[in-house]
Amino acid sequence: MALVGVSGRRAGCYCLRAVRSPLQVPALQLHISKTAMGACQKDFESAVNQVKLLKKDPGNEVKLKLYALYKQATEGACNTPKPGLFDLINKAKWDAWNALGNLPKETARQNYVDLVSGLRSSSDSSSQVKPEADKKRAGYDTLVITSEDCITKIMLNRPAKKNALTTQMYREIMLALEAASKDDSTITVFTGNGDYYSSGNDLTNFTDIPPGGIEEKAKNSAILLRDFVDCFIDFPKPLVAVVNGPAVGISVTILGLFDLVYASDRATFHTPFSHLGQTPEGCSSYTFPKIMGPAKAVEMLIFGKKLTAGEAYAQGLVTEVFPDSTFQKEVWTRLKAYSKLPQNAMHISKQIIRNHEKEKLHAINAEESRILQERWLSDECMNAVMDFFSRKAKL
Ligand SMILES: CCCCCC/C=C/C(=O)SCCNC(=O)CCNC(=O)[C@H](O)C(C)(C)COP(=O)(O)OP(=O)(O)OC[C@H]1O[C@@H](n2cnc3c(N)ncnc32)[C@H](O)[C@@H]1OP(=O)(O)O
Repeated sequence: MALVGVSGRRAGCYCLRAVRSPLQVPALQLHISKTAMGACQKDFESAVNQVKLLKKDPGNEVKLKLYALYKQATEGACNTPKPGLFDLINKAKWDAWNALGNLPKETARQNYVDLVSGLRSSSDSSSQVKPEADKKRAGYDTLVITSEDCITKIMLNRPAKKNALTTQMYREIMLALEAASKDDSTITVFTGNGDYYSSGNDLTNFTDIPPGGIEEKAKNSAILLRDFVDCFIDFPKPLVAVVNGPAVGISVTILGLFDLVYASDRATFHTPFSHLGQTPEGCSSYTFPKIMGPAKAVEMLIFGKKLTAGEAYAQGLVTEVFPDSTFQKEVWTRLKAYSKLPQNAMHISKQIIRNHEKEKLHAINAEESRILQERWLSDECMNAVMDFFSRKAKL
């Protein structure tokens, strides 16, 4: 299920949102009120508050259960008309509530309390990297940033969502790059927490529509995209991608702006832009043909051919592939050695290499972002995003 509660955490709490269609979203949020009455009211109210504090997104299936039990506990049996067939989110919520039939309010309250209690224990033992455990740098919610051995590591940290990039994440990455460009490190490394490197743009970015409507959303997204990619074009230090697992969309295209790309043999590289009604970004319309030749670039960028790590290496997108079993050890040993090389020499060399093309890259980035702004308003794109969420909803 991916259609309910797609926004995850906001201001420390999970919001259950109803989404009608991509880029046409009534920002309906179901605020949990404290109206429940009954024998275990205190426990219920406490559970309602605990949901807001969960560290890990419990996933849409659980959020639907929570929603249904909450409605049953506070209002009793489902009493609203069934939403239309294409109102997927509200229909999923209605179905979940309706499925509870005549379950007594007290039982619903108790079930809600039990469900939250289970979530709290699993959240406590979550695989999400704990700030203290990794000396997480303060100020970032979606990244874990550490500096050791003259290496600043920026780790995407939404493993439950395959490190899909939210707008908040794009902004945090820009801040992290700005900070890394000025810190004492010699090398900056990107990687992902969990089994994915990144599943690319979070498709729910298309569902949060500002008062100015979808045009304003597309315009703002294009500005964000351009600023984001500009940070990679201008980054002054050697930039290394440690691709720990599959990579999709913008997490692949941006690799053309990295200086080294190390991949686990589990990694894959997929840019399904046409399938999504979209077009290439991250300067890949220029870097990919240059790196792998026009024919291979077309296979990836137009026809969405997914490459294995070995294929990506053969085509020059990846610098070296390592067996997954020894990936972390081998890569970090290598990077630690590199990080001890003279800092200024490395940085000046990077500038010489990049400066030839900087202006061109900025122009390409601006053009790609402008074209995407139009694409995001197209039926092809809207339908593709809808399809993704509909498929998830049917699972
Ligand atoms: C400012 C805007 C800039 C935009 C720049 C333009 C960028 C373009 C791109 O990056 S295009 C590429 C977009 N990405 C995708 O199309 C990938 C979509 N995801 C998938 O196809 C699959 O999720 C998968 C193949 C990555 C993984 O499949 P699977 O192993 O079956 O896992 P799940 O699908 O169950 O995923 C777990 C969980 O994560 C959610 N999720 C994964 N990827 C995304 C995503 N890109 N956007 C939103 N949500 C994502 C998925 O819905 C599941 O959530 P749930 O547990 O159901 O709540």
